[in-house]
Amino acid sequence: MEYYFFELFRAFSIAMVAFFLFLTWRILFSCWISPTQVYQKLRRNGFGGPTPSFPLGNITEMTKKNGGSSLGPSKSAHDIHSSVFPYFARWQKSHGKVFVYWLGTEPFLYIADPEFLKMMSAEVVAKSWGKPSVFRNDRDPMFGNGLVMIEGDNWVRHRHVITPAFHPTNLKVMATLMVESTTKMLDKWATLINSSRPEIDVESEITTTAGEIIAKTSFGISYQSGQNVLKKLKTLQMTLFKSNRFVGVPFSKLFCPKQTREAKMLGKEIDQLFLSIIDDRKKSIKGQPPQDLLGLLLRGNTHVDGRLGRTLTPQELVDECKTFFFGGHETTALAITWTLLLLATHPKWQNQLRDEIREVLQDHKELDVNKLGGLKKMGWVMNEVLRLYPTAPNVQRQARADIRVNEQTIPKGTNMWIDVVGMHHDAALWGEDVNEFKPERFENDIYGGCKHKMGYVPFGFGGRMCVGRNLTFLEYKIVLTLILSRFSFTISPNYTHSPSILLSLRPRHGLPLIIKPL
Ligand code: HEM
Repeated sequence: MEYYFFELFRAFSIAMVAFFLFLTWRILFSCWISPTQVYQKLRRNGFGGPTPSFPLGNITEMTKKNGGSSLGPSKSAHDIHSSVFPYFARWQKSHGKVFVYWLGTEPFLYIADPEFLKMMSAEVVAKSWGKPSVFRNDRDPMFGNGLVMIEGDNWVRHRHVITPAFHPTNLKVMATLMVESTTKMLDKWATLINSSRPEIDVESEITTTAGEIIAKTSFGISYQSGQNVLKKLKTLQMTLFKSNRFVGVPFSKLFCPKQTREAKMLGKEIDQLFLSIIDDRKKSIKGQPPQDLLGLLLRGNTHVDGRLGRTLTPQELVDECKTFFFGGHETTALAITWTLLLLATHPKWQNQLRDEIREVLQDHKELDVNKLGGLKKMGWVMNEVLRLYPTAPNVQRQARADIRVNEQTIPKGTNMWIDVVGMHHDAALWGEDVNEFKPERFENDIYGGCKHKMGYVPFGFGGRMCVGRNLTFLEYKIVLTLILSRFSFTISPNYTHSPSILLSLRPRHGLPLIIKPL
């Protein structure tokens, strides 16, 4: 008997040691051996960059506080690259416009050279692009397997179902919802001004309204369940923002277990709420024309381009609704916010846009959506704002196979970080007036006179370009038209110019404006 127990104990101990050795090997391989191999391969292929250290990579240098102080809204105020990405601006000086840096044990190929970008994207079809696994894991509660993160044939299927929903004809139905939410916001502004409070933080106002608009246009929030989802989506975003995550560093999630757990639970609750919304919709949708993106997707689930069978499962529909919310509302809200800053500091353009609105819409009380296309100058202003302040400040990809660019090979697994702010502020591409607000650049050229077509990419590039841009164009024009038709505005003395990155490019201290009724 004793011998039997001894043998059992021996076998158990051997199994434990083997398991421990296997675990150590796995950890060593993924945290040390594999990154070292990639590092050496990148070096052999001529990609230089700042020297990483284990296990943080180059994060220490990236998280150092920027010495630069806040800028006043003068001409040079728009020279933001070295203040929002000081480490990239510094590394560019010593390593050029294409180099490798490391987030923890993850290699990132930094790209701010449009010619390199063009050659690289010519080698890869849209469905073969990956998205950095570290970001996919980190933002899973927000995007799940939605279009932003999904890859391969599944991406093709999702994109086929989703693209028709964003057709301008479908979006026009949603214009009334946009007018309704914006008018509610502006009525509140009028009340505040009447009670002698003309200073309004328009950033938070517009972000709230854009959140409401995207919720209405994506999945409808007229029901209690819809309101509930909106509240929880906002809490989820705050929870993920609050957690100080060292993306790319092995086991970094263990540093903030509370937030990680909270985000996971919220993600699950949101999914459940969405699933019941979808269930209700399926029952009530028959015979009714779709009023929002979810309605269009449910309709598209049976017929797309006349073909049957390209469908999304309920969980995939949930992930898409979350993706529209997180991918769509802040980017658009911030585009409008930065526009208000630039119009407040360029009253000539504020007046020009007001004149254009009068001319095109002819002072009609009801806003005619079909005429918005005539607001050409407003279109140039939007392009110029997204050049100076690209609210999506970078585009990310991952190589799913080796990619050849000239004589160099980007190894499979390498992440890519395309620095949109860097390219949009590059004097070699735009000329000496690169940091000036000049919407007229876009008068006769959709690339704003940029010397390289890949140098202007506010909505990304190639087949994975932003699917929601038509919705943004519509919302931007409606919100701005309604604001300019009722108010004039100047910058408040309390404003501090400090653009910063928190996923999107935003004014760190909000945007207080002094607003007057016309
Ligand atoms: C000013 C507003 C917006 C900006 C600056 C913006 C920017 C971007 C960028 C840079 C990408 C990545 C493209 C790439 O990888 O090449 C993207 C993708 C995407 N955007 Fe937007 N976006 C905006 C508004 C919206 C809106 C309103 C929605 C939806 C309601 C939306 C949904 C998406 C989705 C689903 C993708 C993934 C597309 C794919 O990978 O196939 N975006 N956006």
